[in-house]
Amino acid sequence: MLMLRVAVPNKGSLHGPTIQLLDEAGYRLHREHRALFAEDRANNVRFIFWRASDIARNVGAGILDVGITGQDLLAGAGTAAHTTELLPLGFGGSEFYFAAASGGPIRSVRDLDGRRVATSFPLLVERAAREHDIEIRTVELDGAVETAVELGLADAIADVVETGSSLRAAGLETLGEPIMRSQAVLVRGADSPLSPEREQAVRVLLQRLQGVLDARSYVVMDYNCPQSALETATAITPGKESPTVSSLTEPGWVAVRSMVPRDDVQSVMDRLAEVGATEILVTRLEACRL
Ligand SMILES: Nc1ncnc2c1ncn2[C@@H]1O[C@H](COP(=O)(O)OP(=O)(O)OP(=O)(O)O)[C@@H](O)[C@H]1O
Ligand SMILES: O=P(O)(O)OC[C@H]1O[C@H](OP(=O)(O)OP(=O)(O)O)[C@H](O)[C@@H]1O
Ligand SMILES: [Mg+2]
Repeated sequence: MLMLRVAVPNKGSLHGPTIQLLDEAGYRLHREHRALFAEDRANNVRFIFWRASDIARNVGAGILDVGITGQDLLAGAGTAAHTTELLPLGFGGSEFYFAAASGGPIRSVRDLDGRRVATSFPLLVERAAREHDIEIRTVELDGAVETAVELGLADAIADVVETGSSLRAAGLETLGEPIMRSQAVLVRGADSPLSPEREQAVRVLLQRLQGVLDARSYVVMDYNCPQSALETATAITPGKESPTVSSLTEPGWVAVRSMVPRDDVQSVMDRLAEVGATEILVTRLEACRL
């Protein structure tokens, strides 16, 4: 049976979180030192270790069945029309900005008109320039783009900003709004049909990854509450679908179990306590399928 070909970033910011995600989703990608391939026979998947940028460029051509890459790399590769984003993965988050010397003559995106802009993503930057109705000349660098201004190679840059520390270290500041916001995504080619077996393997992969993401972003909350407060309490914890309500031996009281977004846990407990809920327990999810 033909294995599903899944491309995984072999280095860079997306490598570690991708391996972690696939591991939590039950895939076994024991990678020998710098191996190019790994097989998970139990799950009928063959992993290919590739550069995230090469995954973005090639997944649309049907060379790979699915891959994990960055939305900015897809936009930069100009392959969006041939690629379907199956699932945003919640890591590898970044913004992409124009930036120029702090306190220098370039103070806005308009001031970039007629200037040289260093970037690793010329397509993305040229598109942004058209949208702003300015003309720029891109200077392509594969990395360390922030150095280009000090070196006189360009008048400004356009690059990935995560914490902003690279920009600050180079004496640069962002101009205007982000050109784009990005995170890691699971993608497949839009034009290449897969065999029924591979289609099935894609469905399983997608469901498992979704399950891991849900387990990361929800907790289970249990509490007791007076029957009279049930309606108010379940409005506070509506759950992903609907909360489970069970009876208690204590007359006039019920037990409620519901999924709650992890980020809201403390404020939800405050509000439940206010309406009379007691014994509020929060449990982390190891895995789930919602
Ligand atoms: N601090 C960061 N630096 C670079 N990319 C980041 C960062 N945070 C998130 N990302 C995202 O990771 C992807 C970059 O992948 P890439 O394979 O180019 O890795 P990299 O971290 O830049 O490593 P390298 O430059 O060594 O190849 C992009 O989608 C980008 O938005
Ligand atoms: O806002 P920050 O947290 O500083 O992160 C952004 C920086 O990280 C990336 O560089 P990377 O480490 O990939 O090196 P590179 O420039 O050689 O690609 C990116 O290109 C920025 O330079
Ligand atoms: Mg980089």
